[in-house]
Amino acid sequence: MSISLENVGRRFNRDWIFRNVNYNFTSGESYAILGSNGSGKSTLLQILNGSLGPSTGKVTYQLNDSVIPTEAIYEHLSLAAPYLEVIEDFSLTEMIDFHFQFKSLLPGISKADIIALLNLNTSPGKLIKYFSSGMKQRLKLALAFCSETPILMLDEPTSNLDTQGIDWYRDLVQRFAVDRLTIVCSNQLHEYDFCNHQLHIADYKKQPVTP
Ligand SMILES: Nc1ncnc2c1ncn2[C@@H]1O[C@H](COP(=O)(O)OP(=O)(O)OP(=O)(O)O)[C@@H](O)[C@H]1O
Repeated sequence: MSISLENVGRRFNRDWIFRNVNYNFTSGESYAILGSNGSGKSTLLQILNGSLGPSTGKVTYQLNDSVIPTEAIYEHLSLAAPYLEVIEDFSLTEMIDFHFQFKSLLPGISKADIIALLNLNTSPGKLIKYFSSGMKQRLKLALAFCSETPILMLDEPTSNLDTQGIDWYRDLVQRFAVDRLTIVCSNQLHEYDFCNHQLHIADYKKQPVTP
């Protein structure tokens, strides 16, 4: 699996968030997209996952020598992000059943394993609306990590997690991120220190020199 960006830029109204991004993301590698608040990390991730188009340039997805159209890339990726909602009126089991209507479970993982991973064996019928913000975040992460997709995208993965939750996230990375194309948007080292590539948004903010 690979994602190639050619001269990608994005602006909102007159403001360029980034421009001239030329970058290749490939399977088995992990990438940290880094930058301060408001620098454009989530915007770039949304372009990479096909939910937002670039203002300039081209994004190409390739899987085993075939090109995947942008509108079909969601089938090949899992995303956990603060702006991705869980369905509050569902119970935990309903949410898991719903999610896995669209994605396959990782081989060797069952829905019961996900409940166990969340340490919620005693309350599978608990409604999501009664989950704490940290539990909701753990649920989003568990669903993303345990879906069988070649691409894993994580935007601010430890938001709302306490120290134990951060350790739990790091354990998920060790167990389930190997061999995938993993992309993490972050400005906290503990979220991305396992990544072997770093993309700094600031490098793509420089304006062309005008005479
Ligand atoms: N739909 C939109 N319309 C106008 N401006 C937008 C839109 N989406 C994002 N922006 C602006 O683009 C810039 C980059 O936002 P983005 O959310 O990508 O940053 P970020 O690096 O992910 O920030 P944070 O670390 O705070 O999550 C911000 O100035 C934001 O206000």
